[in-house]
Amino acid sequence: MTESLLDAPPQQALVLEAVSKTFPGMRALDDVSFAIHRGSFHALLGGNGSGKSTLIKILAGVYQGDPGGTIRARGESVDPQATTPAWSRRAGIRFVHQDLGVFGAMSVAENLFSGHPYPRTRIGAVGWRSMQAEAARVLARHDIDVDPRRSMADLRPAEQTLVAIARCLMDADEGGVELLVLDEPTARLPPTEVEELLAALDRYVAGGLSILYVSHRLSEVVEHADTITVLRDGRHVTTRPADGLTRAELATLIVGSRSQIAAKRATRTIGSDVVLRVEGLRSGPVHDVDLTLHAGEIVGLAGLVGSGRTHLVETIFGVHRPREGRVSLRGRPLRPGSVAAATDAGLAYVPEDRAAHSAFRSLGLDMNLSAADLHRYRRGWLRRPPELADAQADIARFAIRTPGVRAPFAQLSGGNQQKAVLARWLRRSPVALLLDEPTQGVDIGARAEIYAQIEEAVDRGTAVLLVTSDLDELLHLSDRVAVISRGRIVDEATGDRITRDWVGSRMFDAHQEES
Ligand SMILES: Nc1ncnc2c1ncn2[C@@H]1O[C@H](COP(=O)(O)OP(=O)(O)OP(=O)(O)O)[C@@H](O)[C@H]1O
Repeated sequence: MTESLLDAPPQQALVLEAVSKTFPGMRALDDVSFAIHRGSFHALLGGNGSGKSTLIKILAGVYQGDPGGTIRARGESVDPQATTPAWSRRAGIRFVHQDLGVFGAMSVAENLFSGHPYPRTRIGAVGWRSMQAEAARVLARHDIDVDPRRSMADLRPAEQTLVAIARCLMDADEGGVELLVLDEPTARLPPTEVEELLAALDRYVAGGLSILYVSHRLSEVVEHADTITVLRDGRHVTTRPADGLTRAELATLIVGSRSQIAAKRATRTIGSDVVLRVEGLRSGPVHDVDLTLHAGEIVGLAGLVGSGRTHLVETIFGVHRPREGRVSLRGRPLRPGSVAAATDAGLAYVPEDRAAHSAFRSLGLDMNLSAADLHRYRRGWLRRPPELADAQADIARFAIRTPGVRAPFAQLSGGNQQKAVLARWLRRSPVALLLDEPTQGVDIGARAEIYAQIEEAVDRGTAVLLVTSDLDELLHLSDRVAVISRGRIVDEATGDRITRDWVGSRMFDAHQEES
């Protein structure tokens, strides 16, 4: 008989034993057991739909698990069916989600104190001075070099994340914090700020805090985690030291077959056929942008958050009407500010927050997959057999984990929703395709497939404009990279000139030079 994790000496911050969770038609967690040691940087990995968020939600008391297992934290054991937010706080578990839950319009000090009692003066008014002084002490203790009076919206993304973490850790009540759960904290950070956050996390761990770190970015995990747990289809695959594991080995553990890390795209000769031409575009924060995309070319658009990259892509697609300049597709100017005209001409756009902006949440997965080319599948409301067959092929190709081809879209995990919207657009062969963060939140297995599908579309002549914060992805896919800073294209490079250092320094230097 295997020894119970609960019999082990109590140097663990958290022990899970036989935790399960069943949704109608889907066992999201199946008998999962593992422990997180005190002072450990513990990564929780798994493909899309493998059960990571479900596990976190049970720990937060937002979901309850199936009856029968045990969760032990701070010496207190609870049945997974009985977790509550109050239990979670008592157990010293705190959460920082991707959406940080900070208030942009408020000061850093007010953000730190949100959820905590504001300091009061003797007559009971809010003690703003003592709040600022206390906030300054908290920031100094956490090595965060920002003025507590600054507005939260003015902070860099990594600084905002650090303030959100400091706010969680301010809880001296109820015995302090034992375990900090971070859900893909670097997914929305520009590459130049990722290391800054990870270094801060390393310092917390060295100070004795335990971190449970959910990420699809394997290089971060290999470099920073000391222990990894892998879930696959709701089941526990392994918990082991991260030391010595390579990205390829991790990918194999996650996917369950040979590593699927795609090889760098071969340098290709691009034709001279201009497909998309942007001339003198001015719109919102975007100034005087000239850009051309050739048939069969992938142009990466690299820029910091706030550089205007998303606004530029949206203006090209007709979401915003430009003040000046024009966009032409295959030599024909597009009607300014018209998404319908852009779509009719053969332009496609997959936005960053696609699950929110381009999905039909209450409709089935099959209908979401065919929404871009319904005319091929429908006569009125009559379905044609290929619709379901094509949906099934996409589900297999992108490994979309779903209880069925018609399951409501809203019930898919975040990464599976993203795969579905992307699969929908890749089914068509648009003249030009604008992609904003195409693989954010997508697992390593599907990523290789998505790259292969993008490359297939490009080989058929589609031109792609790719916005991505993931440097590996930018380097992997781009034939040419244009750097955007403060709404202007400041540099471009092709071939061997596109290196990690070049992209990082151009993005950052251009920003600094103009400050
Ligand atoms: N409210 C729900 N109703 C029905 N099924 C659900 C619900 N929430 C999650 N599921 C299913 O449970 C499984 C696990 O989902 P979960 O969100 O935990 O995955 P994940 O590992 O966090 O994935 P991702 O990396 O995509 O965020 C998925 O197949 C999902 O479809």
